[in-house]
Amino acid sequence: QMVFFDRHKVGELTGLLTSDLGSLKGVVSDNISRDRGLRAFSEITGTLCILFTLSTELAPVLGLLIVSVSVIVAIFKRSTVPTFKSYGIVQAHISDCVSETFSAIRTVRSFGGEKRQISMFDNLALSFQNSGTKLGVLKAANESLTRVVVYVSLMALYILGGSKVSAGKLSIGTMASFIGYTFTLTFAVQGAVNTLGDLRGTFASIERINSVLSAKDIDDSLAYGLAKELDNKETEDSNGRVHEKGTVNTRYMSALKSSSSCSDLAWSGDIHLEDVHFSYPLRSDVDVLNGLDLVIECGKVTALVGSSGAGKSTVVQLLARYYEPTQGRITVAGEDIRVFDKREWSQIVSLVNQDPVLFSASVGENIAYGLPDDVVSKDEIIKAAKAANAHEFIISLPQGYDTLVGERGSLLSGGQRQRIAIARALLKNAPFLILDEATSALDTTSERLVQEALDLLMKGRTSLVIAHRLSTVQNAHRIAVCSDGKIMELGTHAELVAKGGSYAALVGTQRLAFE
Ligand SMILES: Nc1ncnc2c1ncn2[C@@H]1O[C@H](COP(=O)(O)OP(=O)(O)OP(=O)(O)O)[C@@H](O)[C@H]1O
Repeated sequence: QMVFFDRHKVGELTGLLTSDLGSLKGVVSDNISRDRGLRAFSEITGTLCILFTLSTELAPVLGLLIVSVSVIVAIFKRSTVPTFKSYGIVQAHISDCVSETFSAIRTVRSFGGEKRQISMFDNLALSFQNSGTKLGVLKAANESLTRVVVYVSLMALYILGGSKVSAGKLSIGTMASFIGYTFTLTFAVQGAVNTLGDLRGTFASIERINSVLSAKDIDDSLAYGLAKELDNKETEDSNGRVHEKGTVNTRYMSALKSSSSCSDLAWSGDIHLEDVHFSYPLRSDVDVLNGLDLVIECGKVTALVGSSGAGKSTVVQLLARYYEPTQGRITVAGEDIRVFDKREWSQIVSLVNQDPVLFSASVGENIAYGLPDDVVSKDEIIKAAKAANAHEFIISLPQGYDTLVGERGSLLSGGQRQRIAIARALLKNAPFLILDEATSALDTTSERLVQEALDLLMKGRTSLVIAHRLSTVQNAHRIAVCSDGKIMELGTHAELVAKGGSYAALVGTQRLAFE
């Protein structure tokens, strides 16, 4: 699910999950494995039965005790939820800060950022301490209040019971047993209150874990948009109809089409971004795409160029469905891509970018990543590697295809990682290919090897190429120039140069690369 979140949210969510699972584990082990909660509740029931059997006359005192404690528990429940939540969030930020620092340790080192990271950690640790103290104070206040109520009730019991004993209405023996059992009840109620307090925190954790794991929440806006469009198609007068959340999701699910039709359409039809508007969730007031319209022709190469910040990578993210357009739609052979499940869509798209991520596994496993083991044979992996110009360097590695590539592929060079990513894309055999600055980080020799492999990969596939260096896209069937979130110019290299517009100006600034 993580891939569908805003990039900046992923770290936070990972941290949240870690801390939430920790809190869940604590409560389960305290209350279930060591039966603290269960024991408290059975003790309460048992002692109440005994007390009522001993004397129904003293029942009003017990009634007062139970009502008061219940009111305190209810108030406590309400007041601690935000504190539990903020405690969990600060805990998550700490683990986020630590994992971010260590995963970018080389950058931290090279910029001398240790002090900054340490002070960031110190500040977070301080807020963690503060929110922990606040939580502790709340817990202590609750416990003291409960005890006050219990002892006030005991006092009332002594006064009421004492007066009954002196009036001869109650025997001393019954009164003594009554007091003894009231103490047992006191401790049992205390245990139950603590368990309820812990459960509040656990419910807050479960809520957050569920929101991460449930696809329903993530796709709500998308489901609503799609269901609304389906409604508009079905009936003229359906505007403004309000759907229950569940109904929308059911309609959305039933509108989903199968992966085979998705694949067939993508092999045979154009991909069209129709009047697409988009703003990122964390900056919803800024329109990054502003009515962008672009046809990516089936089986051909379309290049998307433009100055930095024009919105090219945003188009890639929408096409990969990491985000959904805020307005407008993307279609494949005229079919809205939202009718395909995101997982089905991911089978249609191969994305190769500047810095492909490899997993800490063998070269062979990385090439076959995402495909079931029984579908891919060693021969096919070697064939894909050969086509990607990767076979030669792979067999020169110490264990050939079984060589481990290290964390994120750190034991390989950029060009080698790139060629493994291309072999992976070849093996995946998806109809739609996106190359996002795929060769920009390579030296000339590596670039030639990678470019050859890419040319082979693009053959017969619908391809979108993003590049800053215009010399790498001049042979594309069509070049689209993106500016301010729109397509400003469209045509072949020769047509656009002859037009003398912004593309021609960009070519002018990069003239050396063409010569
Ligand atoms: N996750 C994000 N949240 C908020 N704004 C973002 C996010 N990612 C990008 N932006 C903003 O969206 C705009 C377009 O960015 P985008 O990365 O699509 O441009 P680009 O054309 O690919 O640039 P470049 O060629 O430099 O990679 C920029 O102004 C950028 O600041």
